[in-house]
Amino acid sequence: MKKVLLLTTGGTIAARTGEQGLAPDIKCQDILQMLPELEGFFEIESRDILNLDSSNIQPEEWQYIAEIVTEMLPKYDGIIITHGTDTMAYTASALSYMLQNLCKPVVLTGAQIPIERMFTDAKRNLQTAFAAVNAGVEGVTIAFDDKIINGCRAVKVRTLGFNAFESISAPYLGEVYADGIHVYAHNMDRKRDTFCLKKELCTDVFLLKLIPGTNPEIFDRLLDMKYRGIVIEAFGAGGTHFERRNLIPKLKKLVENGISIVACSQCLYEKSDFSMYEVGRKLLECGVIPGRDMTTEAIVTKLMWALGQTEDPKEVRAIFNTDYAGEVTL
Ligand SMILES: NC(=O)C[C@H](N)C(=O)O
Repeated sequence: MKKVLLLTTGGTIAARTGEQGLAPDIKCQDILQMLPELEGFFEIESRDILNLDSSNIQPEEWQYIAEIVTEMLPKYDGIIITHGTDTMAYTASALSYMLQNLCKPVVLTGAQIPIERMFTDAKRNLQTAFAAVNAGVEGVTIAFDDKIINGCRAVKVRTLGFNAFESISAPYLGEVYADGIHVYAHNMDRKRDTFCLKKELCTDVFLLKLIPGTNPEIFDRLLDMKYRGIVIEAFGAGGTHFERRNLIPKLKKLVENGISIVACSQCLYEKSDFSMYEVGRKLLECGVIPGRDMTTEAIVTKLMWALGQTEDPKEVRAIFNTDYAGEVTL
C-alpha cells in the first residue's frame, strides 16, 4: 500500500461562504472524511500547512511548501498538495525548479467548487491526484479534470469551467478513463543527479504585457525601482514596436545595467521565435533572452529562481538555456 502525505494550503477546495465571501476554512481531516474510498488503498497522513486563497500565495509560501516537501518526502511514496487554482500554476512551476531532480510524485490539486457543495469537482480531482501518486508519475504535476499536467506547463485558462487547466505546448502526462489512469510519459530523462532543495528566489521580477503604443519610459521607471528581472509578453511570434515609440534603446540600457530580460509571446499556444521578424530580432540584438515555448508562469518563476541562484546575467541566460523539469523545448 502506498504511503501518501496530504498537505492543505487553502483555496476553493477547502472554502466555505463567510461574511466576506468564499474563504478557505475546511481542514485536512474533514477533506479525508469525505473520501472514505481511499482508505483501503492508501496509507494517508495529512497536515494543514496554510489556509490561504491562492491569490495570497506568494514566493515566501512557495519556499515554505518546498521546505516541507523536502523534509517529508523521504517518508512517503508521494505528496499531494491541495491549493487554490488561481495561482496553482505559479506554485507548481516554482516548485519544479526549487525541488531539483525530484524523483517522486508531488501532485497539486484543487477545485472550482468547494468540497462540501453539490456538484463539487474536489473529490474527483483528489482521486486523480491519488491515482497519479499510485502510478508513480514523477515530478511536480497538477491533477485536474481527469488530467495529469506537468506543473511547469500548466496554465489556468478558465475561471468557472471544470477544465480549468491546460497543458501548454506539451502533452498531458496522464489521463483518467473508465479503465483507470493512462500514463503517457513520466520518465522525462532529466533526473541524473540526486534530489536537492534550491529554494533561493529573487522577488524583484516584473511582468509587462506590451500594448500597441506602450510608453518606452516605463522601462526607466522599472530601472529606478531596481528590478533585477523583467519578463516581456511581446506580440505574436515575437515582436515589439520601434516606430515612433522605440522600446529598443530602453531595453538595451536595462541589459547594460545587468537586468535580465526574458521575452515571450502574448499568444498562449505555440512557441515564440524572435528571430523570425525584424520587429523581433531587434530584441535579441539588445540581449533579451528568448522564452521559446515556455508559459509566462514558467518564465516568471524561472527568472525569480535563476536570480536567486546567481547575480551574473550570463548565468541567468545559461539557466534559461537549460531544461530542468520539462518546462522548455530547447
Ligand atoms: N478555484 C479556486 O481555488 C480559486 C480561489 N480563488 C483560489 O485560487 O484560492
